[in-house]
Amino acid sequence: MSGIILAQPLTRESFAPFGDVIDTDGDNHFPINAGKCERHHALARPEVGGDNAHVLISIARGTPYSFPLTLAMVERHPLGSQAFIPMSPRPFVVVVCPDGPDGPGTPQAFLTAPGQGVNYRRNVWHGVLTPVGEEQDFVIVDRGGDGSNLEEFYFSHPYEVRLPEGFQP
Ligand SMILES: NC(=O)N[C@@H](O)C(=O)O
Ligand code: NI
Repeated sequence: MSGIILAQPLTRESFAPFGDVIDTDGDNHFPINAGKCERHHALARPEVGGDNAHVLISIARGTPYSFPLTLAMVERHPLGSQAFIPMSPRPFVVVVCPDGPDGPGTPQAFLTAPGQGVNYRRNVWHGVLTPVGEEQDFVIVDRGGDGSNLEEFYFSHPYEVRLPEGFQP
């Protein structure tokens, strides 16, 4: 094992180098529809590049992972961003890595608050969608178009990702 990674609470500040947190705690919100609705505006900006690039909206039905999690691989999407927005108010685990000279650097793991989503900025190393405890549906907003939009990196020694002490999935 390359080491133990303890999942930390997800915050805008801690996640800022990797992308955006999608929740209703941001400052940029205002009433619409004659006050019947509050718009939490521009939480993230989807990025798409390459030939015939366009934004896609999909739904992923994710199967939960067991913890401690063996993190053997991270991936990135060189042609576009990728957002995961949970359709039920349950936390999930987000893993990201800074880029390094020979591939991804040391992973960082976050446990979202119930209902929080994330947007991985274009070309940011991340673990695959990782639900916790039970099956969960997510809206995915990412890039469609020509070319390969997936790069995977396998660690020579997997990491072990642990949930916070006392967290009940
Ligand atoms: N491929 C896909 O839609 N999902 C992955 O990119 C992922 O980050 O889980
Ligand atoms: Ni991805």
